[in-house]
Amino acid sequence: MSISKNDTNEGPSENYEGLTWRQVNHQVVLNHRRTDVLTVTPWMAPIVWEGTFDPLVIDETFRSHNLTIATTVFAVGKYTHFLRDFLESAEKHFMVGLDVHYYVFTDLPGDVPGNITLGLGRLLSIVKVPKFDRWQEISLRRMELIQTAIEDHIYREAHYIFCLDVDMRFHGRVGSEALGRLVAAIHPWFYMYPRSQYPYERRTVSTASVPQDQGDFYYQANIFGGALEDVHRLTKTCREHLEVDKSVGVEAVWQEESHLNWYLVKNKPTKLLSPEYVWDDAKRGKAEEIKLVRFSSVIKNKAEVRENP
Ligand SMILES: CC(=O)N[C@H]1[C@@H](OP(=O)(O)OP(=O)(O)OC[C@H]2O[C@@H](n3ccc(=O)[nH]c3=O)[C@H](O)[C@@H]2O)O[C@H](CO)[C@H](O)[C@@H]1O
Ligand SMILES: [Mn+2]
Repeated sequence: MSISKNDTNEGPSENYEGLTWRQVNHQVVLNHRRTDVLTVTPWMAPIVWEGTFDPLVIDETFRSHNLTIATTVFAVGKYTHFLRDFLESAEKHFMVGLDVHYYVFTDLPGDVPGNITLGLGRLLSIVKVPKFDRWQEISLRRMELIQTAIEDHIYREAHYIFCLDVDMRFHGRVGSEALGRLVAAIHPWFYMYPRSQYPYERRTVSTASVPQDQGDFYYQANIFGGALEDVHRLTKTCREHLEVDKSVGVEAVWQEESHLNWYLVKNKPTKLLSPEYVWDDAKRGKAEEIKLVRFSSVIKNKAEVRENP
């Protein structure tokens, strides 16, 4: 059966190029799609951009599953200052309508703001962690601490997990469209560059080393997630590789982000988030393809908040 203009709410254009399926009133119709950006990888994983999904339909699909999304966020030392904006903006935009269990990993439980109103079905737990001396160590040890937290309790408490940086704010919807078995976000500073310029670890002495002729995208470690089993395997592998590197006195160029990228070269993510999901406030100038900034790094005074240069 061919689709005629009368079968749709909006009517397909004469030219079928640039059209995709969309559900309207429980009926799948043709609708305009994004043609200015890559929306599917060569291994058939979707890349989520504004305009590629219908929020109402996708929320309806997930709501009946009663899902809990574990959300890890580290606030060690002065990074506790970022928690209020992070959590308040998450309550407005992050997985709204789903159950969310925040795990705040901190050395300073008393500095976690206590008066943030959480929506129905949303919980916050504090996980006490040690403070390592260098910011690089604080950042990379997250792999180990997330791995052990999944094993200790999170696997019983949630269906999906997202691991987020704290020096970030939500500005727009990050919802059920981001759920998948293994999910990573394309780095906002590198998506326009050829692979040869991705800042992968290149030294072969590191277990994170990626050869020049490999790799698909450069992902930013500020947000990754997926099903508990998949994220557990990822964090465990990265932790093991970080330890091997340490034993030979090597630290990858971008710490755990380099190991994350190595892992995702070998284990392709099943869903990619566009740079809308990991923007950077420091990135100025017009980016036509970014229709909506959803989650973005705040500009921080590194000398003030970090333990070391
Ligand atoms: C632009 C840039 O330079 N990006 C790199 C930088 O990201 P970032 O500048 O985003 O790193 P960051 O300082 O935000 O550290 C990552 C996260 O670790 C936690 N944290 C860190 C330090 C601290 O004292 N307390 C604390 O809680 C906190 O959750 C923070 O969001 O470093 C990362 C470290 O792997 C990655 O390599 C990034 O690519
Ligand atoms: Mn950060």
